[in-house]
Amino acid sequence: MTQVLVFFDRVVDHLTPAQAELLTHADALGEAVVVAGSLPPAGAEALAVHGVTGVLTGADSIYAPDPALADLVVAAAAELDPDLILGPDTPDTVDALSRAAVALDAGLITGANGVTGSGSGTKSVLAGSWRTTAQISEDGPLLATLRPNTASQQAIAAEVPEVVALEVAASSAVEILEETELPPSGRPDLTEASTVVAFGRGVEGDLRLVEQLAEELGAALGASRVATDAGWIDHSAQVGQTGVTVSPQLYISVGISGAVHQRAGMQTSGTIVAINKDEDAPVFEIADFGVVGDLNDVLPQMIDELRRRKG
Ligand SMILES: Cc1cc2nc3c(=O)[nH]c(=O)nc-3n(C[C@H](O)[C@H](O)[C@H](O)COP(=O)(O)OP(=O)(O)OC[C@H]3O[C@@H](n4cnc5c(N)ncnc54)[C@H](O)[C@@H]3O)c2cc1C
Repeated sequence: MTQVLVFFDRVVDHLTPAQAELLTHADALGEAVVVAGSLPPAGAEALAVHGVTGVLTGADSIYAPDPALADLVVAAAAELDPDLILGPDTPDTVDALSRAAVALDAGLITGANGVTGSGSGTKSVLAGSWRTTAQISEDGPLLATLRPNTASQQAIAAEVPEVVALEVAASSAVEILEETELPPSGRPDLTEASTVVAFGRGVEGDLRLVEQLAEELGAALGASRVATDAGWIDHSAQVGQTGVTVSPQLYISVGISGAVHQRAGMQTSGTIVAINKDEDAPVFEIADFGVVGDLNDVLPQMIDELRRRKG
């Protein structure tokens, strides 16, 4: 059976959607052991998921970006000799698994869409226009970070796994001085959301309709660079070549022309719906459904219909 090591830099008292997805991938591939940089007592209960047979931590909590996280992964790999080492596609995890891959002399695929137990991974490249499959050529595990929304979350409840501490300590290179929990936005994280409502110059700075639509759909809000540069929303919401890459099941593009730099960050989305008053807007070339019309006419009708269906 394929042995999968799943790395999470931090586990809290519940699984994030990306963590639940990874455990679903791992469960489909074989048996999983989670290696966690930090794990509160309730964390082991959060990991009581079918397919998870154990949890490894360090001698104390190790927080990103401490390079000791890579040491932890290496120590866990020495214990288990896994076929695969998987993690979510976040900068901290890419950092830790890159260091671990060097130490293990093993292959790493970042931003993968899927992996197999025989050491190959698939990945979209060149702004989503090609899908590649890579196979590791060396002995040793395949390390891969997996993008969100590549599997449906089916974390099935199971017994609380045993937690074993390895003799890996936090390094003195990083000291956490203070932690501030950001207030919950009430919306899903943009990179993990299954539905994204993204807006561009067409909204002319008035976000009321896109916010209402996102609210009705439980969607995250994204934006074009024009919208973030104008200060209508934080730069972290920028989708595209120089922003974040998203791949939700549903991407609704509102008043965005669909320039190549914007498309680079969203064209692998499952279903793309575009609303634009210009029928020649490039976004319609990649849209599954297009509405040619003024967003100020179209969005109120969508919002009304969603509310009507919800009763
Ligand atoms: C190196 C580089 C990197 C870049 N990186 C990014 C990036 O990461 N992300 C990104 O988004 N851009 C990026 N850009 C910018 C990108 O090229 C475009 O300029 C930008 O995406 C355009 O934003 P927009 O579609 O909101 O605006 P516009 O191109 O001005 O389009 C606005 C659209 O709204 C429509 N519209 C207007 N009013 C309405 C209405 N009432 N109802 C319906 N539709 C309406 C118009 O028909 C038009 O199609 C980058 C550019 C460069 C050079």
